[in-house]
Amino acid sequence: MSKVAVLSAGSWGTSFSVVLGDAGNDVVLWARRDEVAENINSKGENSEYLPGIELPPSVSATTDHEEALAGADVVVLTVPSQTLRDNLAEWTPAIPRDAVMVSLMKGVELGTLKRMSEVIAEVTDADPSRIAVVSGPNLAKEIARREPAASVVACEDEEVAKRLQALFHSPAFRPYTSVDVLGCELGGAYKNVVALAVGMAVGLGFGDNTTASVITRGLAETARLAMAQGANPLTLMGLAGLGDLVATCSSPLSRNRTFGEKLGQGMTTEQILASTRQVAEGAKSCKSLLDLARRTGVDAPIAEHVDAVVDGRMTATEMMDSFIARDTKAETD
Ligand SMILES: NC(=O)c1ccc[n+]([C@@H]2O[C@H](COP(=O)([O-])OP(=O)(O)OC[C@H]3O[C@@H](n4cnc5c(N)ncnc54)[C@H](O)[C@@H]3O)[C@@H](O)[C@H]2O)c1
Ligand SMILES: O=P(O)(O)OC[C@H](O)CO
Repeated sequence: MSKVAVLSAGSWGTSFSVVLGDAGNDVVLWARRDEVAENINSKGENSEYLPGIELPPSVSATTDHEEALAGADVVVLTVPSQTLRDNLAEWTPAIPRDAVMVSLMKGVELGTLKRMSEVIAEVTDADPSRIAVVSGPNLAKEIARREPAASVVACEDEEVAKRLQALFHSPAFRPYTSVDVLGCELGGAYKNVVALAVGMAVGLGFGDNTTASVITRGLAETARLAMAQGANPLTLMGLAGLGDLVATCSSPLSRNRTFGEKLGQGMTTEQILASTRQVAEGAKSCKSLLDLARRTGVDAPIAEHVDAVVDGRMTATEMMDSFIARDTKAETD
């Protein structure tokens, strides 16, 4: 049994603690708010983020990050991507020196354009063998309900990926290993931007031809950028690429797709943000991914248009019209 610290107790951190507990690990969740930690400890439930889900008895919670991190073999990080750097600055002194840090986050930092594993490496100064990523078609509510699903655990050190795979393999959750950290992270971040565009199409009342077209061109755009950065193209065809793209773009449970749907229905970004507490990473990462594509010299029309709609410089209708009116070209260009 390993001791795993999960920071923090939002939707995915709590759901992943179900996987970890069911797989036989001892889990301590760090929660920002007292009432969330109290609820988990007294009722075995996180009723704010996952009402009705019974957490395994080996899962407990605290608001004290030092207590959560003490003696941890594995540290799972699941905060909003844009706060990770500040969070780690506070947490790093308490992270055990040999613990492996696992990012569950799907975003790219604004300004620096760094992926989450890069932020972790920069702030903690850890070797790549201590930094891993989990990414795949893993909608938190379905995972918490213990519906069968697969995912990818990626680490540059394959032996570490295999060790984590064993720790994360529960009766309902099947992890595959990969050494392509970059491909997994870009697949995970980009699918959120594509899901925003798909959500807009849904919000405008369009059907499956439109959404399938956006999903497929979204995969082409993701693969272009990821391969230009050095990713393995097969990663983009796998669970952390196509798999996650399909799940997120198809599911009403997705916060990114729902965010896009509301934009398509005419709400503004500010109105949507005021209506929810939960994070829709694509609303921020569309800008960082667009900047990354520009810096890499890669054409990224979906990121460009989604960024314009999120910023209020374009409507969802104008975005769809502009997609169709773009200069025509070969599919594989
Ligand atoms: N929910 C999912 O289905 C899912 C699945 C896979 C990956 N992810 C990824 O996991 C990450 C977290 O998403 P989530 O679904 O858990 O989001 P969430 O909004 O449900 O939870 C976010 C958590 O972060 C905490 N938080 C917010 N601001 C913070 C700050 N400034 N400092 C520290 N903690 C802060 C919140 O209290 C909450 O516990 C995202 O990158 C997301 O893309 C989510
Ligand atoms: O709810 P979303 O849009 O953040 O998507 C959740 C997961 O990333 C799906 O794998």
